[in-house]
Amino acid sequence: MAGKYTIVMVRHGESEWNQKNLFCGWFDANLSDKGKEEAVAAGKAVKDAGLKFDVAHTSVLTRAQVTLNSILEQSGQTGIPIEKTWRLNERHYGGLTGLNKAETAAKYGEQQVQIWRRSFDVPPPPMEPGHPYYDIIVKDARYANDPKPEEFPMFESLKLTIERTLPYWNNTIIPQMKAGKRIIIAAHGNSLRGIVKHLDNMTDDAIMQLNLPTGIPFVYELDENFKPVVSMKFLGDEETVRKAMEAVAAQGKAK
Ligand SMILES: O=C(O)[C@H](O)COP(=O)(O)O
Repeated sequence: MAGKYTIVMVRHGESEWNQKNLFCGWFDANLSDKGKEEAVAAGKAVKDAGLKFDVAHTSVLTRAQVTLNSILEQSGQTGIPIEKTWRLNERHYGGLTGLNKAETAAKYGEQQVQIWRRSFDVPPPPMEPGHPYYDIIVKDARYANDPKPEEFPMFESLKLTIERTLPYWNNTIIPQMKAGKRIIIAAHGNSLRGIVKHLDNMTDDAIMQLNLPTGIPFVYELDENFKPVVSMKFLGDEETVRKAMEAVAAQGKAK
């Protein structure tokens, strides 16, 4: 390996809300059948690459946890500890949660949806107490103790997402890598975009172009200062990855 440290990251397989093209965020959608197949394929790719882990990190959302479990099962590593944190959750899509992305693009324009989906510091509208998914998210028992009430988001831009993900990266992931732990992170399109932006020092404009595919693991190799010597090396052929990224980008097109 070229770097001192190797870390594997993967966006969850396609969710049922991805399949319906709905803004999902903190809603706890399950994997679609296709997403479950993607998760199995991801595990086989990890196994074929000979990637071994000492600890796994994931969000508190089912779609990421089920993806991780499949990967660990397929690669014969089900015994490793799994740490779960809201700080790896998908960004909170606020008042857009549950809306169809194509219909939203038809109503507000594709450019506005692209800004809501991919800009660095423009947040979606907030989720108000009367929102159809407010109670199921805010009153979810998994959030009983964390985040603190003052930290609980009602909307997140990518900037706000990074601000709650990076402390976990710096205070939990980095120390474990320093201790020699081999790590996999199974998370979400935007919480991972935040980590990637940080690692590759991407500009606010550049990050707007990045769409992460579902269910295809990628590898970072980092030097002794945790700077990438290998960035986002996907465990999949280039054409498949390119098409998958384009499909994610196209979710925001009006129909
Ligand atoms: O939360 C969601 O809707 C998806 O998981 C990510 O959506 P995006 O690709 O539109 O940011």
